[in-house]
Amino acid sequence: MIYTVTLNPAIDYVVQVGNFKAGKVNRSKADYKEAGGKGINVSRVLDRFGVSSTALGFVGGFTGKFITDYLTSKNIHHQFVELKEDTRINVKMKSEAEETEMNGVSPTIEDNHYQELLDQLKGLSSDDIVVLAGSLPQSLSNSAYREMVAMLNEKGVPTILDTSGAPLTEAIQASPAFIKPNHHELADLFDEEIINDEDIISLAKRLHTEQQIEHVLVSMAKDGAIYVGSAGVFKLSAPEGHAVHSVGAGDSAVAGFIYKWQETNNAREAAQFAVAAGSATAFSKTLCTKAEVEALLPQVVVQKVE
Ligand SMILES: Nc1ncnc2c1ncn2[C@@H]1O[C@H](COP(=O)(O)OP(=O)(O)O)[C@@H](O)[C@H]1O
Ligand SMILES: O=P(O)(O)OC[C@H]1O[C@](O)(COP(=O)(O)O)[C@@H](O)[C@@H]1O
Repeated sequence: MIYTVTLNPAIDYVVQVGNFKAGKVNRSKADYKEAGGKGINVSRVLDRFGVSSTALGFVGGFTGKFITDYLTSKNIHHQFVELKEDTRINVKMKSEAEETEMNGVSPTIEDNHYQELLDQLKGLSSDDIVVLAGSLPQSLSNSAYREMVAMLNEKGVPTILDTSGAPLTEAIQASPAFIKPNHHELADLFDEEIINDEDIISLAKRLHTEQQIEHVLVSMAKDGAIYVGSAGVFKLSAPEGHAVHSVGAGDSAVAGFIYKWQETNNAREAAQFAVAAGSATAFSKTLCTKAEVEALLPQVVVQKVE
């Protein structure tokens, strides 16, 4: 079974404003709410690909109930630890020229909540896969993902990690099986400036060889992605298209990689499917469907760099 862990889920409140003016009363042209947070999005996309998963993590209050109701309505399994405080709301504002995001404050995770989640993970076996994705709530230590990856590695459970900042810096020390930083997150990780593809390849190679991370997929939004792993180094172009809503593009890329990797065990094909999935989400109003991904797949050009 694939388990996705979202320690910091959110209701994504997506607001479309014609021409946003700061300091004025703005009225939305359209708005809607979705169950968000990176692991939850991975579960949602896997579901659209016909793959079942179980969503884990923390939810609380009426906003948490919105998320569990949403997943239940889509028949996506979930076993969240219940908190006292409300799950956050993240505002995603789409104006004519740009997308602006305001991610909310996390509820408090108490020690017994955290322990309950660790106990769930302790029950997993090497037949399972765990996706650890998103930011950490402020009340958790930056080493939470590192601790989980180390514990799961001991049990032979592969871990897929998508996070940023200090939690990423910590967690790579424990060697997750797969990471998907975007190029900004990669630059932050090494505190280095990235100017060209060679810079990305050299940093991704360090993650692969020095930290023993099997698959490193560096996403670059409209510029596609670079993959580094035992199968080689690949540069993948993104299809041309009109990006209408890029929220969830990275999560779709993660789900795409897992889906194709499970099917083929082929890193090149998995990375190609990942890029097509990210772009399919960027080009649609919500998360991608499998048909949308397959339609874009031939447009993702894969070049073997090494
Ligand atoms: N504007 C865009 N045009 C085409 N593809 C895009 C665009 N934005 C994102 N994508 C696709 O989604 C993937 C992940 O996007 P990215 O923005 O790098 O991730 P994140 O959301 O994690 O920062 C990219 O590798 C690409 O395939
Ligand atoms: O946990 P974080 O880093 O605050 O991110 C949460 C946000 O990321 C998302 O999962 C989207 O992520 P991506 O655009 O990177 O795929 C939203 O659903 C959510 O609001």
